Order: sequence, then structure tokens, then C-alpha cells
Amino acid sequence: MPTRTPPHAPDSAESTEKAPANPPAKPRRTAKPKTVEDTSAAKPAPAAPKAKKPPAARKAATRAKAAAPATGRFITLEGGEGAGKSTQVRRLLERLQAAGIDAVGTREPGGSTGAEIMRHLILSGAAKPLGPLAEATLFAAARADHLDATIRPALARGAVVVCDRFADSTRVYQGALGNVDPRLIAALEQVTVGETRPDLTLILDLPAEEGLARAAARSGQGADRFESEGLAFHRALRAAFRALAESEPERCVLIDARGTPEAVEEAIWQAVSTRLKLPSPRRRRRT
Ligand SMILES: Nc1ncnc2c1ncn2[C@@H]1O[C@H](COP(=O)(O)OP(=O)(O)OP(=O)(O)O)[C@@H](O)[C@H]1O
Ligand SMILES: Cc1cn([C@H]2C[C@H](O)[C@@H](COP(=O)(O)O)O2)c(=O)[nH]c1=O
Repeated sequence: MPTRTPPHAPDSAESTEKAPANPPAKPRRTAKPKTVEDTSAAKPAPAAPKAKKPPAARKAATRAKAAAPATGRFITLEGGEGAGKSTQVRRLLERLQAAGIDAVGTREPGGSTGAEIMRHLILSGAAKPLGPLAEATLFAAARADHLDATIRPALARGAVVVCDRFADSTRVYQGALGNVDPRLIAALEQVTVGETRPDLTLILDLPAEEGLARAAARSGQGADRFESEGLAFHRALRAAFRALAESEPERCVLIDARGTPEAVEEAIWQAVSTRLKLPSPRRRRRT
């Protein structure tokens, strides 16, 4: 079950911190596992105690549910380092909540207890010597846990899930840049993501130099495993994300991320409100 404690909360555009704002900011590589945010205003009534299924049966049940059509909407934000994804996830969540919509913010790698442990492992660079193929499988393992623990349950209850990076990052970082065989990337995606594909992917586009400068100016941490790659790597990342947006225009929208946080937020809201039929606002509970 996903917890109802505050999750990875994308940081504020005004802040120079990258680390999640709630719970209080901590250096990313030592951050405690975070879980999904439930933006619910009202607390759920305590559930009657249930007999616990064994973990394998629970996973099978979640996967079976995943095959059924989810009623929620799944939005992902992608792009290079420092493009403003976390900032805009937070802003989008605020707008959705203000409209009374049940919205959940999460991130990759991470977004569930197990996946946050994997995040720490991968971004510390511990797996770098094993190469991009090993890293791709680690990202996929983290994604499988994140989907089962957080994303699918939220979609099943009708929430809008807004995720900071998802499978497109594996396609781009490990596939296009890491030269992992595209058949393996596609197979990993098929096994982990299955039918839970994003309804909308917003690709934040910014010159690599600007993104890296923004990321460097962010206080509280040094460059992680991928940020510390050279400029050529980050330029190639941008090109790969742009190519991805062009190849899947039904799902992806390229967002010019050079403007102010407010201008980018507006462009994102335009894309979300024109591309997606959002769920109805939740009815407030009488007190
Ligand atoms: N439109 C903007 N203009 C100027 N600065 C911005 C803008 N959006 C975000 N920032 C700032 O740039 C830094 C990076 O933003 P943010 O952490 O949201 O990017 P990110 O895409 O999530 O980065 P990463 O991929 O490295 O996690 C932060 O300090 C943030 O406050
Ligand atoms: C999901 C995913 C992520 N990455 C890389 C991209 C970034 O460098 C880091 C995540 O850090 P962020 O500050 O939260 O953006 O991980 C990747 O290489 N492959 C993936 O699938």
C-alpha cells in the first residue's frame, strides 16, 4: 500500500535547493526514502483490519489491477539536468489541487521506499563501473517497485499522478547516450511499465549550458552521477529528448524551459488542459 505521508515534493522555483522541500531539504544522495504524496484534504476513515496477503500475492494482485483500465491520468516530466522539472512538478500539483483534483507527486528514480534506496545507490555512482546496461536494469528494478507501490494504486483510485522523470529517461540516458541495445531497453520497459504508459509527457527543453548552470547554482549538493558528465554528454541528451518528442507527438509536448518559472508553468498548464480530460474535482466531505 502507498503511504499517505508527504513524498518527494518538488522544490520551489524560487528556491535554489533541489532537495525535496517537505520533509525538510536534505542532500539528495543521503535523502531518506520518500513516499508518495497524497494531496487529500480529508483523512481517510481507519480501515478495518485485513488479513495480509503474502508479498508475491500482493504483487500479482497489483499487476492484475494494472491490466484493468486505470481511471486516473499519468503525466511525466522529462528533460536534461536543471531544466526545471522538479519546480514544475510542484507548480502543476498546486494547480491541480487548487482545482480540487486528487493529485500525487512522485519522482524517478525513487517514489517508493525500495526505489528510493535504489536511487541512492545509482546516483552515488556506485554502479557506474558496471556500465550503462547494469544501470538500466537498476533503474528498471526501481521503476517496477515504484509502479507497484505508488503509481498504479494512485491511478486506480482516479488520481492524477505527476512524475518527475520516468521511462523516457532510461531510453535517453542509458539507451541513446549509454548505447544499451534498444531491444533491451524496450523489453525492460515492456516488463516494468506494461500498460501503465504516461498519458502525457512534457519534455522541458533548455540549452545544456543553461541547465547545468541552474543545477550548479542549486545549493546544498555537488554534482551527482550524471550531472558530472561533460558538456558534450548534456548536449547529446538535449538532442535525444528533442528527437523523442518529435517521434511521439501524440504523447509528448516539447516545452520551452528558457522562460521564467511562471511562463513555463503557463505553457505546461496549457498543454495539460488541452491534451488531457482531467478527472472531476473531488467532492468535499461534510464536517
Ligand atoms: N524557469 C526557471 N528559470 C530560472 N531558474 C529556474 C527555473 N526553473 C527552475 N529554476 C531553478 O533552477 C534550479 C534547477 O531546477 P529544478 O531542480 O526544478 O530542475 P530539474 O530539472 O528538476 O533538475 P535535475 O534534472 O537536475 O533534477 C533550481 O534552483 C530552480 O529553482
Ligand atoms: C529515471 C532515470 C534517471 N536517470 C538519471 C537522470 C538524472 O541524472 C538522475 C536523476 O536525478 P534527478 O535530479 O532526480 O533528475 O538519474 C537515468 O539515467 N535513467 C533513468 O531511467
